[in-house]
Amino acid sequence: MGSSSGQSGYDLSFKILLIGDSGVGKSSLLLSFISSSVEDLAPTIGVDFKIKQMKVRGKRLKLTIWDTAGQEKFRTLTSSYFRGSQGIILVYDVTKRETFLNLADIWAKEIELYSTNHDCIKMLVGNKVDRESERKVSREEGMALAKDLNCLFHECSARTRENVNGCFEELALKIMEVPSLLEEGSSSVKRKPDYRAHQGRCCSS
Ligand SMILES: Nc1nc2c(ncn2[C@@H]2O[C@H](COP(=O)(O)OP(=O)(O)OP(=O)(O)O)[C@@H](O)[C@H]2O)c(=O)[nH]1
Repeated sequence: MGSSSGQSGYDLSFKILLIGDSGVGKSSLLLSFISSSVEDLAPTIGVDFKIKQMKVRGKRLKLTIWDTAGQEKFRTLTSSYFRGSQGIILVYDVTKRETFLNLADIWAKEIELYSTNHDCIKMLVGNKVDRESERKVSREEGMALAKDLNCLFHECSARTRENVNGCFEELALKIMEVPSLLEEGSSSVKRKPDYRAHQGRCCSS
């Protein structure tokens, strides 16, 4: 999805995906960004999405943010939502080391398997920094992994809302800087094969 006519109220439309282990705070981050609310949430079942409009560098953006379930039982369902995403946020919990290790072991691999926009912007986000005394992953480790995985990096707290807007704003800004991600149809499903051309080649006998 690229530019739109002014009539629909925005200039650019982006699809953004939140992934990461169950309980790292993906739904809380989204809620915190959308509505400033910080309530306790039940685990996501399958997928959910929310729309947020914002203005970045004079452009009106429509962000459709897909919140996937981290639980393994929903993995096959959520894989289809990678298609056409211009931005992917990989979330971990800074107080749970396993959720950080799983970004490289599981989630980065899921992106390689299912993402169709090879230029899509990825961001690592260490959430729950309000629980500093329980921290198990240092900021430096987060930055190093982000570099390895070719991702942007932020830490934040969905609970206090510290740096939540900053994550989404930087992601949107970086997407805007990649021309291929702004092209019409860049967030749509891969083109179907052209069956007519195929028939022309194979059915001549
Ligand atoms: N202290 C603290 N708790 C948080 C923060 N973000 C989320 N939580 C809590 O962590 C728990 C899990 O949050 P969710 O947002 O449901 O996590 P999720 O990643 O969406 O989980 P799934 O939907 O199962 O994939 C909830 O009890 C939240 O209140 C945070 O920044 N700080």
